[in-house]
Amino acid sequence: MSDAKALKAKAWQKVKLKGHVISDDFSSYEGLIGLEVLKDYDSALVKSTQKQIAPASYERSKRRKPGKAEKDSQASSSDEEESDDESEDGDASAKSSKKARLAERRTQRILKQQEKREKRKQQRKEKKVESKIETKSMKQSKYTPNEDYAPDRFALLRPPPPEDDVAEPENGPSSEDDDDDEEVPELVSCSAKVDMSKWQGMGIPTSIMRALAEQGYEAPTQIQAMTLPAAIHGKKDILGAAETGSGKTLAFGIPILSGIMELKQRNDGSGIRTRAPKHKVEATVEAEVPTSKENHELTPPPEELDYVSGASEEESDAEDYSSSGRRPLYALVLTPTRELAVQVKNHLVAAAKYTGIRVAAIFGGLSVAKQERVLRQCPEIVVATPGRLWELYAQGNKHLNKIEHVNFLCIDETDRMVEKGHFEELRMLLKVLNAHEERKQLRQNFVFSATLTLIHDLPEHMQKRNLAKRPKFTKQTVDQKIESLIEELGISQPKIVDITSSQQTAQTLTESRLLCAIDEKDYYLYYFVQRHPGRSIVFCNSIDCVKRLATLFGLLECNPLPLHANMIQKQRLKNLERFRDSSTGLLIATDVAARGLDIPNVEHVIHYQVPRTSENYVHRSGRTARANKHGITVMFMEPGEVKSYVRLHKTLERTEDLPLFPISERFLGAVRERVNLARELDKEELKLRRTQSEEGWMKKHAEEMDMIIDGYNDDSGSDQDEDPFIIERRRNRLHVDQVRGQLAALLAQPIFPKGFSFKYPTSTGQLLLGSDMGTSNPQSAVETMKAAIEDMKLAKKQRNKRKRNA
Ligand SMILES: Nc1ncnc2c1ncn2[C@@H]1O[C@H](COP(=O)(O)OP(=O)(O)OP(=O)(O)O)[C@@H](O)[C@H]1O
Repeated sequence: MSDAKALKAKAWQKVKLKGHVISDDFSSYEGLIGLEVLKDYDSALVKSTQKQIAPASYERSKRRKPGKAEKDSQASSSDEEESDDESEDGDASAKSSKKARLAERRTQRILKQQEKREKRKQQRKEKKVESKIETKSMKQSKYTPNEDYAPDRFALLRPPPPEDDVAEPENGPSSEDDDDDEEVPELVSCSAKVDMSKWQGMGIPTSIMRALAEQGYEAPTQIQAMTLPAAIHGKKDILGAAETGSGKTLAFGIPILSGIMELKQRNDGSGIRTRAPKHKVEATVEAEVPTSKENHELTPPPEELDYVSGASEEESDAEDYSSSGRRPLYALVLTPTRELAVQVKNHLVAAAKYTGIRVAAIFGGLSVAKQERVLRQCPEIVVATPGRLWELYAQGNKHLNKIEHVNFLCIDETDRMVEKGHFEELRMLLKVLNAHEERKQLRQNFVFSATLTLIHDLPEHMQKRNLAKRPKFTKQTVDQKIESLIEELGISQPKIVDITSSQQTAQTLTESRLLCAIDEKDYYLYYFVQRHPGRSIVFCNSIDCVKRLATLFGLLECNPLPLHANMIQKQRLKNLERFRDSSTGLLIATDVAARGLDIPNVEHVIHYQVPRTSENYVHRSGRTARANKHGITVMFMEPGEVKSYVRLHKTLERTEDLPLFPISERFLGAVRERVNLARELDKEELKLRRTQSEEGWMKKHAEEMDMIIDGYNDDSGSDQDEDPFIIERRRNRLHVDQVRGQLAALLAQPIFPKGFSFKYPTSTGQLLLGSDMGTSNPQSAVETMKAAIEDMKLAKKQRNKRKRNA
C-alpha cells in the first residue's frame, strides 16, 4: 500500500476523544477521527478535520505497540486497522492490508456519497435563492450563510434533516450508508434558528434580513417597528426619540441600506439617480453578491491607523482612481464623537454584510492622508464627525464633493449636534446640503436621539423676569423644539416618533445615589469597584479629574482605562477596545464617552460628579442597561452638588429622590488606608518626578554652558553626595519605595474576606445582612440595590401604618 493510502486508512482508526466535541475554533477535535464519531457531524467538517488530523494520527499510530494495535482492531470494526508496517507475520499483514483496502474503499464510497449529497443540497439552495424569496420563507429555510464554516463561528448540531433535505441513497435502501444519511446532522449557523417573521411587512430586503438573522435579531425593537415602515415604504423623514440602547442605529441604518439597494437597482446601467417612489413594493429584492470583507473594513483597526504600505497603496490608488466618481455617495451619517462614528459604521457594516454596500468612517485625530485614501474607494455611506468632514470637503475632496447630492442624511444625537456653540462645521455642512431646494426635497432625513424631546427649565435669572411678566423668555415646549429642529435641518413633514418614557432613562436601569464629602469620593469609588466587580464606567466632569483618578486607581492596581478628548485618537480607540475585552474593565471618562457608545454588558455607571446637564445624566446612564439588559447607575454627590442634583431632578420631572446606595461601613477603614497610601504615593512620585526634571534641566544647561554646579554634575557618589539636592533626592526615593512597599503589602490582602456577610444600614435604622437581602448574587450591585429599594418600600409602609394607627 502506498504511503498516501496507508495514511488515509490510518486516519479512520478509532482513537480516544480528547476534550469537548464542539468548539469555536475546532481546537478540541484533536483525535476525533473515528468514523463512529464523525458520522454525527457535518460531512464538510469531517473532511477538513480528517485532512488536518491525518498526519498527526499517522505519527501516533506509528509509535503504537502491535499488541495494542491488535486489541484496538478487535474492539473496532473492520475499517479500523493498523497499517502493514506494524504487522508482525505475513498472514496478519496480508489480512490487515485486505481489510485496509476494504476500509479505504468504503471510506471513499462514503465520501463520494457525502459529496453528492452536498452538491444536491447546494443546487436546491441555489434554486431557492433564484426563486422569489419572500420574507416568510426565511422562517422555514435552513440556509447557511457561509458554505465553509468559519472557524470563529460557534457550530451547532442540527437535528436529523427533514424528509426533503435527506438525500436519497443511490444504492438502494438496504445499504449501510443509509444509516449515515439519517444520522448525519449538519452544522448550521446560529442564524438559521432565528424566526424572522416579526420583521415581516416592513419592506426590508432579504439580504439585510439575512444579516439581521445572523446577528440574532428576532424582532424589531419598538423604535424600529414604529419607524421602519414609514421610512422604507413611505420614504418619510424620521424624527425619532427613544431611550438609550433601544436600537436607534438600525432604525435609521436599515432604511438607508434598503434605500441605497433600491436606488442601485434602479440606476443600474443608467447612471441616473432618482429618488425611489413614495410607495414601494414589498421586498423581493434579490440578495446581491457579497463583496469581500475588506470592502467593509474601510476604517482600519487602531494599531494600523498610521500604517502605510507603499506597494499596496499604489495598487489600491490605481484601482480607486479608475473607479473614482463612478460610485455615488448615497448617504451621510453625522455623529458627535469619533468613537461613535466608528461604532455606527460597524453597525452599518454588519447590517450591510450581504448587500455589497461600502461604508467608511471619517473622523478627526487620524491622518488626513489615510482618510483621503479611504475616500478614494468611494464608499456609498460615509459616517463622519462634522469637523473632519468639513475639512476634507473644504479641501475639495472628490468623493465628498458629492454630499450636495446625497439621498440620505442622518444626524445622530441631533440635540447635541445642533447645540449652540458646538459643531459650527455642521451649520456650514447644512448650508451646502440645503443649497438646492430640489435636491433637499429629494433627500430622506433621519434625526435621532434619546433626549430629542427633553426640555430644560429656564435659568433662574430668566425665570425671575418671567415673574415680572416679560413674555420674552418662556420655557420652550416640545413642539417648539421639534419645529426649530425641522427648520434648522431642512426637513419636510417628518414622521415624529417619541417613545421616551417620562423618566427618560431605560426601564431596566436601577438608579441610585451616594452622599459623601468631596474628598471621600475616592474611598467610595474604590469600595464600589472592589465590592462589586464588573464592567464599569466612571464619568467625570473634567479631563483633570479623569487623569487624577486614572493615576490613583492605577496605583491601586485597578487597571483603569482613561478616555478624554486630550488623548491621542489611537490611544482612545485602544482603551475602548481593552475595555470591551475585559469583563471587569474600568473606564474613566469624560462626557466624550457619554453618548451612543454601545459596549456590551456594562454593569455599572458611576457619576463621580453630578453631571452638568440632564442630557448628560441620561446619556451617561444609558451606557448600561442597554437592549433590555439590567444595569445600575450610582451618582456620587457631595454637599456642594446638591443644587445641580435638584435642577437635574426637576428637568427629568422626577418626584422622588434617588434611593441611597447601600454601603457596608465596616470595610471603609481598610479602604481608606489603601486609598490614602495610594494618594501619598502619587504625591511623592510627583515630587520625585519634578525634582528629576528640574535636575535634568539644570544639568543640561550646565553642560551647555560648560559650568559646574554643585550636586548637579556628578552622580558618582563623591563628596558632592553631601549636596542638599542629592540628599533630598535620595530621601524622596527612599520614601517612595517605602510607601510603595506598604501599599503593595496591603493590596496583596483581600479587603472583603471570602464568604463574609455584609451588613447594610436599613431605612428602619437596623443593620441588614447581605445574605438576608434575598440576592442570589451578593456581589451584584443591581441586586444589592434592588433589595435595598424593597427594604425602603417596606419601611415606608410600616411608617404609614404606624401613622394611621396612632
Ligand atoms: N432588533 C434588535 N434586536 C435585538 N438587539 C438589537 C436590535 N436592534 C439593535 N439591537 C442591539 O441593541 C443595542 C443598542 O442599539 P443602539 O446602539 O442602536 O442603541 P441606541 O438607541 O442608538 O442607543 P443610544 O441612545 O445610547 O445611542 C446594540 O447592541 C444593538 O446591537
